[in-house]
Amino acid sequence: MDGHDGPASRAEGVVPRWAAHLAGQGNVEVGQALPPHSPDCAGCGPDNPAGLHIRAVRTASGVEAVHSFVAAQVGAPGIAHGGAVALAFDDLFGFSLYTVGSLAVTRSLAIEYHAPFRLHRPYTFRAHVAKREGRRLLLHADAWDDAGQKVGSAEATFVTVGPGHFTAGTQKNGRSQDQ
Ligand SMILES: CCCCCCCCCCCCCCCC(=O)SCCNC(=O)CCNC(=O)[C@H](O)C(C)(C)COP(=O)(O)OP(=O)(O)OC[C@H]1O[C@@H](n2cnc3c(N)ncnc32)[C@H](O)[C@@H]1OP(=O)(O)O
Repeated sequence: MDGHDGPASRAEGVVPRWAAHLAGQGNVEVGQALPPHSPDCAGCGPDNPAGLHIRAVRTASGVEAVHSFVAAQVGAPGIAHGGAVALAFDDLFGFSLYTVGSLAVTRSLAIEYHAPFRLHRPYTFRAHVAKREGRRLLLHADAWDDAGQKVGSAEATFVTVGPGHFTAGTQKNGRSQDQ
């Protein structure tokens, strides 16, 4: 290892994409697939063998992903672990940042589990940014099974940060460009 392929440089590798969004050049069309947060992201990174490999698209009001949980995410037999479901919601919230062009991170996340998420069944997740209050983004998401029953909902507060948040390593927080 030459010291240039650690977490910080992996984050720097995705800076140009977000920089384009922050400059207003990265708007994505409705129906267009959104790029993963990073190659190794536990939610959507294609290079993470333990990840969910979520693929999200832009919708008219936010973002959407159809996802099936697999055996690696099991909790009780046949049912996805609640933490894996929370990961799916959190990751989709991360995708909804593309709709507002801000860098932000999860400050709080609350999940309602209305019914079990069964393994190997497709669930449709939809998320959107409901409100912005200063640095706070208030987000909402729902998930439905293939029969149209709502099985889960989530609310999150994200707080905007600057690019330094992802590259600073041991530094506590990057400061937001939006402040
Ligand atoms: C170009 C670079 C490329 C980078 C390339 C990677 C890109 C990809 C990005 C997306 C990726 C997504 C992926 C999935 C989403 C994760 O997984 S994000 C990871 C999990 N989350 C974290 O690690 C966050 C950890 N927490 C922190 O770092 C810090 O607490 C934070 C969130 C940065 C905030 O710290 P801070 O900057 O000191 O802000 P603080 O003063 O505490 O609060 C700021 C504001 O929020 C309010 N607030 C704080 N907490 C709350 C709360 N719970 N409820 C309501 N309001 C609150 C405060 O009152 C304050 O409001 P104002 O006074 O400004 O009006």
